[in-house]
Amino acid sequence: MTIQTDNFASAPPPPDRRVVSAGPASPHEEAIERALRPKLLDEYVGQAKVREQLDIFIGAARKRSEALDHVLLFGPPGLGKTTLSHIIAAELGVNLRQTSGPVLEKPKDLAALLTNLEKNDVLFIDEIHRLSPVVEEILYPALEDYQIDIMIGEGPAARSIKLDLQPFTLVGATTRAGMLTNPLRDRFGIVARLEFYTAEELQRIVRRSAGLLNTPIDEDGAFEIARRSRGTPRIANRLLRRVRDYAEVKGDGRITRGIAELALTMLDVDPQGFDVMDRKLLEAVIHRFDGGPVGLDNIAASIGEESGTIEDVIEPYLIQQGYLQRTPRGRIATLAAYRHLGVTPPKSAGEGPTSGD
Ligand SMILES: Nc1ncnc2c1ncn2[C@@H]1O[C@H](COP(=O)(O)OP(=O)(O)OP(=O)(O)O)[C@@H](O)[C@H]1O
Ligand SMILES: [Mg+2]
Repeated sequence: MTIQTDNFASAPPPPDRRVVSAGPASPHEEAIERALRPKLLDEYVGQAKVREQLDIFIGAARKRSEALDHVLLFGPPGLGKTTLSHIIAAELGVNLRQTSGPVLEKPKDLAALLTNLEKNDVLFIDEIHRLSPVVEEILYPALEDYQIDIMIGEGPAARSIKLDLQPFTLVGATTRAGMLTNPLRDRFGIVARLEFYTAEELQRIVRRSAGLLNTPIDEDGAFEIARRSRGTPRIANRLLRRVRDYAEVKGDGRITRGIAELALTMLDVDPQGFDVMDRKLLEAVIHRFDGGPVGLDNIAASIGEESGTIEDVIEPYLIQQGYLQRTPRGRIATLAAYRHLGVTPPKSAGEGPTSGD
């Protein structure tokens, strides 16, 4: 299979987009992502636990010709939530209807979607933590009893009627499980937390994508891209495309470790996969706040980034890699962070929230 992509060797990324930002894909990138998306569970790399669970539950639902239990997918951006929702529908052999929390403004928006579902279909609601309370309200009976209450008419003549729905599966995705209301969270039978990928897993993803893009790449070249991708397939695929451009212009088109290293250094992606924002955050915590503890809002003001972005996009990987700790009193830079920036740590650094006082 060949995938048509434009050749943007000469087009720099828009200034506000970090090359390793896992944040939402631009419309242009979305088209490429769709093409690189695995279609079936077997092609979905990594997330072994989630895959095994889904394999069993999907198999059982299919056997009984029933709707799969509602599924909640959560984890940082770019780890494959949307991809997985499509795979669930494909494996079940049903239609997928896709929407997102902020798009559903009124109860009737959701009602229209729900009443149009066919038996056992999948309804995918992205950013489900952003559903408005009135919309969420009509979702409850839909999830529980496949029924909705809708209001007909206005004023004193208004009355509520119950509508039966076809059995269906809700797949909800969120970067912030903590922001879901309890009644909503309780209605998901399957809750899957997506984890950052290992370098080996990302290497497989890079090789697969390179194959789809018809780009020659060797093992070491793929690994070099993989280990600098912040544990995130979206970033791995993005870096791959940038390195491919570099290889075509500066080399013979083939991606080797040397080419990958040169290209990624040019893009300011360091060997840990950290980019300018990651380093800025660590530097701020270390230099301006004495290594912490420091509150999220103070970090946000200091580096000029929204606290939501820090919490959802920048911080999770730094925490997972052990460069930053989240404590009740604020964020703390660990010894690894000092080492990474080549700064001599104070004696108390990285010993946890109770140290240093
Ligand atoms: N397990 C995987 N195996 C192979 N490729 C993957 C995998 N997960 C994600 N990808 C690739 O990464 C890209 C981004 O994944 P996806 O859009 O599903 O992320 P997301 O979790 O929905 O992100 P967001 O939170 O921004 O919506 C996809 O286009 C896909 O090509
Ligand atoms: Mg998504």
